[in-house]
Amino acid sequence: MTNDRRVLVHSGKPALASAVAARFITKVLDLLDEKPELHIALTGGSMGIAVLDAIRHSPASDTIAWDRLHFWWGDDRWVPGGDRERNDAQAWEALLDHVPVDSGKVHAMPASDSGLDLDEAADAYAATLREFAAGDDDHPVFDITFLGVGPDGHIASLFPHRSGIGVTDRTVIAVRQSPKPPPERLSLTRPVLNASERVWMVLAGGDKASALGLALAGASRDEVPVAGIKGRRRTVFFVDGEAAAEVPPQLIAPDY
Ligand SMILES: O=C1O[C@H](COP(=O)(O)O)[C@@H](O)[C@H](O)[C@H]1O
Repeated sequence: MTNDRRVLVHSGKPALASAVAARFITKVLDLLDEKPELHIALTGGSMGIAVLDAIRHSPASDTIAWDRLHFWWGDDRWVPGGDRERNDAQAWEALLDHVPVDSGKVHAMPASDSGLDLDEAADAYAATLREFAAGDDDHPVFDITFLGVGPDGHIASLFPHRSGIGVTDRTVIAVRQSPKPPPERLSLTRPVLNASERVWMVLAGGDKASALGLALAGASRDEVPVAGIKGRRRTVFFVDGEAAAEVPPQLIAPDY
């Protein structure tokens, strides 16, 4: 099995969300045959939440033993718990409230009303990751990591021309003065994301085409952070036709 980046194109956002949802359910069922528990990292963003909604509405979603899944977040916004801007709140609304998850296995990032300051919150999430560390790592190895991609090529809350994308000595960072509101955020770092078995990027729309094209053409991770992300086994870009507009045709994979 190779770990080349793959680009899978689906026509339109609803078809894209349904296809990723179906693939997620199939992959989770396969993996649960092999392992007692899985670690899944979730993302915010338009397509990330659309995929969760599509999983919820799939008739096959009740074949999953949801209580064997741990959920984590690649990033979250530093606003009060339950605020609709929070990635975790959107995920609860789209999926987690509707399936029998074990709430003890849902590991949300601390919120701004947690009593912690932003740096303490980053340390606290790093400590939670450490509790579930695999092998020599200081974090779990995610079986599937979902990531959205911003029009500027940001993933999680790692933005272009900011120091966060280069951090390798921490698992979680506090982000201040984010170019995308809200300005304060928490984000996993690249080494944690790149330790994932599978990274599934989900993106749609013409405003993402340039970032995707640049990332696949070899742009630097400083310029286009998504260029620096690669899973251990698989790195798949699930995109719609508009987002794929600047992808060289030879990089568009037949479905597998
Ligand atoms: O702020 C964020 O944005 C990105 C991408 O969002 P999108 O709406 O342009 O798809 C998302 O991946 C990230 O988790 C989120 O915090």
